[in-house]
This record gives sequence, structure tokens and C-alpha cells, in this order.
Amino acid sequence: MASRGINVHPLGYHPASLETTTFDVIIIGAGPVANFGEVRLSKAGLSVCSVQYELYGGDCHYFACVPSKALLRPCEALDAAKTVGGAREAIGDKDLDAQAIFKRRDDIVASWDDEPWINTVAKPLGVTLVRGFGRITGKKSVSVQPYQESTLYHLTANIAVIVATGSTHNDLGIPGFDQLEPGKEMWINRDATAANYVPEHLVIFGAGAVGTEMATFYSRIGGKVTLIASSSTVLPKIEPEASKIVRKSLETHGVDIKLSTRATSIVKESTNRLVVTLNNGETITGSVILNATGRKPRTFDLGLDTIGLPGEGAPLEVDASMAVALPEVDNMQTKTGNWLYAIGDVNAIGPTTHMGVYQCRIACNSILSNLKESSPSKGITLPRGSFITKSAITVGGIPQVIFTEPGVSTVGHTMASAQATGLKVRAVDCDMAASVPGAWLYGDNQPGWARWIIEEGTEKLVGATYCCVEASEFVNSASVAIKMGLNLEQLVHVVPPFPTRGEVIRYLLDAAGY
Ligand SMILES: Cc1cc2nc3c(=O)[nH]c(=O)nc-3n(C[C@H](O)[C@H](O)[C@H](O)COP(=O)(O)OP(=O)(O)OC[C@H]3O[C@@H](n4cnc5c(N)ncnc54)[C@H](O)[C@@H]3O)c2cc1C
Ligand SMILES: NC(=O)c1ccc[n+]([C@@H]2O[C@H](COP(=O)([O-])OP(=O)(O)OC[C@H]3O[C@@H](n4cnc5c(N)ncnc54)[C@H](O)[C@@H]3O)[C@@H](O)[C@H]2O)c1
Repeated sequence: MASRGINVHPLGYHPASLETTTFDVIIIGAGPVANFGEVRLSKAGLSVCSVQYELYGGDCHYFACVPSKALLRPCEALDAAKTVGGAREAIGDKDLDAQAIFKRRDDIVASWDDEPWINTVAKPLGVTLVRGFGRITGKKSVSVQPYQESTLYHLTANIAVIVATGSTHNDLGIPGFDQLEPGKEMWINRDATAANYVPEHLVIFGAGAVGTEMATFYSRIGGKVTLIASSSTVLPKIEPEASKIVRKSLETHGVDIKLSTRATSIVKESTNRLVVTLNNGETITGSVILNATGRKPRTFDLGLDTIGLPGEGAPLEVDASMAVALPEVDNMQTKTGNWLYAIGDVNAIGPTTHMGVYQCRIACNSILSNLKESSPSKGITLPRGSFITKSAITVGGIPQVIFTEPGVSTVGHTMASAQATGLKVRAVDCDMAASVPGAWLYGDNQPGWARWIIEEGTEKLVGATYCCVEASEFVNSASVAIKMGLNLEQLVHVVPPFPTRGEVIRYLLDAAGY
């Protein structure tokens, strides 16, 4: 059970009802990353079995990306409308309707019923879904243990096993936290994204993506929020200027932010009266704690020891084709005979859904092209580009959007990360509200800030950050430029239409001297 009594182990798809126990590919964990692979491999003509312990669609679909963005979007939409004269007057002083937001989120996640998603993805392609906990038991062998049962059911893969078990929250480890009732007084991401009420005083540990996004939502919807983080800034991995803008906005919405701080104890005085003591001696009395202190790969109890690998939260190390680096004992993995792949959060390379899906494309291509080489007569239908079997995951290839208010989208280097890798770079900035006409038209006095990081000598774009409302829509063009190694002399010829906020690139080029 998770928050609100949501049943994450529905009945059905029991392994005892399987017609066969041998499949071309077995995927352990059926989150969004695995779902992409199911489609690609089935369309190519392979038989695919997904072993899924909880809800089909994974954390992303039910407890992470999707519900969190469903909660945040109405806040962004209303606040954006309120910056536009004419729309503002129509809205007056009306504010967000919390229950309507929760209802919309519930509809978007189908009230945590995974049957519609199974009917959309797995069934039309003939993917076999098995509900239970998957473990590797040896080369190309997987056992499945249904929830609250002890019997193990054994499956065999003809070609490959893909591990896509995702990640889970870090343990908080603060004295007293284990006294709190999970799901009620002690929240993790599942509770924060599934809740249907606003805690009186939410105390969030961690100011990364989870902490800042949830602080944005719960403060915007009328809750008292305190954000405590060991880092010295909010969103410590982004440009400090963007971090300051997000921090200011959170504080404007009443969030009390305590940085470079840790909790040393939590004492439950009574129900929903939780006293948190900080390392500076200060105390905070909150009603609910949210643990947003980072995530670890779900490699626990996966049977990895049977193939000579460590597990227990260590990421699965992979090569550029997403094949797991196996010890050389027993000739486990060979050049064309790779059978074990790990994609998504479980390899910790870029723990976002889009990076996992990219890795899945590479892993599937690798499986399919190896198969074509080893069994040309099998008659599989290769997707276009299936020869692309090596990923090109570099800093420049990892975009991310943080859906705070304003949002932040990033790709490639920040100034600090570029300097740390020894690159010679310069930064150019643009205050969008001050200079970009599209931004003035979009709304009054909205913060907007952008930075490009340019490599000296080559003039290549190596990093970009956009911090503004709907920053999510800005990052793709910079991703293309960075990935393709474009320089500013080339980017001069990319013409953004007037009057759009996308013209920010023209102002960044001007600032760079072009
Ligand atoms: C609050 C929050 C918000 C986020 N927002 C975004 C966002 O906006 N954009 C973004 O790109 N990323 C976001 N992320 C990150 C994103 O959720 C993950 O990167 C993504 O879910 C990874 O997908 P996955 O398929 O690897 O794993 P998951 O989504 O975790 O799915 C893995 C599934 O495997 C199952 N499983 C685990 N072990 C086993 C086993 N042994 N046997 C059978 N099944 C097993 C689990 O039950 C789980 O359902 C967010 C994360 C959080 C916590
Ligand atoms: N929009 C998105 O793409 C999105 C949204 C949410 C989460 N995610 C992904 O989920 C993952 C987890 O996110 P996250 O925010 O939980 O982790 P994170 O690693 O991004 O941030 C962790 C934060 O917790 C702080 N911290 C760690 N231990 C602490 C302690 N004991 N006390 C106080 N503060 C502590 C750190 O200083 C940091 O501020 C990330 O990889 C992120 O990419 C992505």
C-alpha cells in the first residue's frame, strides 16, 4: 500500500497463468523506460515478457513525473494568466482550487488503476505482463515471486534480459525519523505526489528537483513550507543565478529556506506535531516531513550475486550499448552475445525519464542488430537506424527541466562544470524581461534569465540554461546545437521569429559579440 491506501499490487497477471515461460526478451521492471522497449522489441517481432512488481508504468507514471507535473501545471497556468492585463481582470483575486487540482491529477493517473495503460501499451503489441518481483537467477534466467507469496516461478530468455527497475528514495537516517508514521507524518515522493490535502506545515528535507518542485506546489496552494537542505543553494547543480531566482520566488510564496543545514533529530510530540532540531540548534515544529534527499538505484535483492555482481543500491555499470559489464567468469557476456542490459535510473547515468528512454533505444537497437548478425534467418523487422547501437551520453547530451516557478531548463555545462572539466569557456547572459519583446508581450514583470556557455577558441555552444515561465520549451534548440557541435558563427543563421521569447537566442548572440 502507498499513500491514501493506493493499492500498488493489484491482482491479475499471475505467473501461474502463463502459457509459456520462455521469451525472446525478459524485462524486469515496467516503468516508462521499459515500456518504450516493449514497443520497439515487439514491433521487431520478438516475444517480450515484462515482470512488474507494482503498477505497470512505474514510478514516473504514478508517483513522480506525471502526477507532480499534473499538480504544478495549474499553478503555472494561473500565475502566467495573472501577469497579462485583461486576463488578470477576468480572474480577479480568485486563486487555485486545490480539490480541482487533485481531481485533475487523479484523472491523469487514472486513479492509480494501471489497466488502461496495460490496454494502451502492452496488450495491443502482445507483450506478456507478469505481476511479481523479478530476480536474476543465472545467465538468461529470471524468477518471479508474486506479492505476498513464497512460490518462485522461473522464466528463461532466448536472447536478453533487461533490468529497468528504476530507483527509490534515500534513507533519511536522522534519529527519530523511524518513529513517524510512513505515508502520514513521513512522506516520500509517492505520498507528496499522491496526496489529496495540504499539510498544515510541510517540512521538506532536500532542495533538489523533488524538494523545490514540491515546495513550489504546496506553498502555492496555501501550505506552510520549510525547506531544509545540506547544499548551500537550492538546486545546487544549476547556474547560481538561476538558483537565486528560484529561491526568491519560493520565498515570495512564503517558503522558509534553510540552506547548509541538516536535521540532527526528529521528535514526535503528538500526532502531526513533529519537532525537528537542526545542527545550528534551531527547532522547527512541522506536521509532515517530506524526504527529498535523493534517490538510489533499485538493485536490492535482484539476484545480482548469482552472476557475480554487487547490488544493494549500487548502480549497474553499463557500456555504451547499455550492456552490463559482467565479470569475465563463465564467459557471461561476449561481444556479440551480450544478454544483460540495464537502462533508466538503475544505471544512474542520467536519472530522468527521457535519458532512460534514450538508453532503451540504444539497448534495443543493440539487441536487434546483434540478433541480425547471429541469426540472419530469424526474419526480424529492424527499425530504421537500428545500426545505432552506441550511446553518446556526454554532459552535452543530458537536458533537464525543473518545473519550479519560474522553471529552469538546462543542457550541457554550467560555468562551474565546464571549468571543473578544464574547458576554457566564457558565459553570456540575457535578462529576458529587460530585452526580449516576446517576453514583454507574454506577461508583465516576469523574471527571465538565460545563459550560454561558449568554448573559447572553437566558439562552440557547450551549455545553456533558461530560467523563465515555461522554460521547458526552450531547451531543445540548445540541445541540438550542443549535440551537433554547432558554433556561434553557425547559430547566427538560425532566425527565431519575432515577437517570441525564443528570440532570446538573438540577444545571447549579440551579448557574445556576434
Ligand atoms: C517526484 C519526482 C518527479 C520527477 N519528475 C521528473 C520529470 O518531470 N521528468 C523526468 O524526466 N524525470 C522525472 N523524475 C525522474 C523519473 O521519475 C525517473 O527518472 C523515471 O521514473 C525512471 O524510469 P524507470 O523506468 O527507470 O524507473 P521507474 O519509473 O522507477 O519504474 C521501475 C519499475 O520497476 C519496478 N520494479 C523494481 N524492482 C523490481 C523487481 N525486482 N521486479 C519487478 N519490478 C520491479 C518498480 O515497481 C517500478 O514500477 C522524477 C522523479 C521524482 C521522484
Ligand atoms: N523535473 C525533473 O526532471 C525531476 C523532478 C524530480 C526529480 N527528478 C530526479 O529525481 C532524482 C532525485 O531528486 P531529488 O531532488 O530527491 O535529489 P537530488 O539529489 O537532486 O537533491 C537532493 C537534495 O537533498 C539535499 N540533502 C541530501 N541529504 C540531506 C539531508 N540529510 N538533509 C538535508 N538535505 C539533504 C542535497 O543537498 C540536495 O539539495 C534526481 O536525479 C532528479 O533528476 C527529476
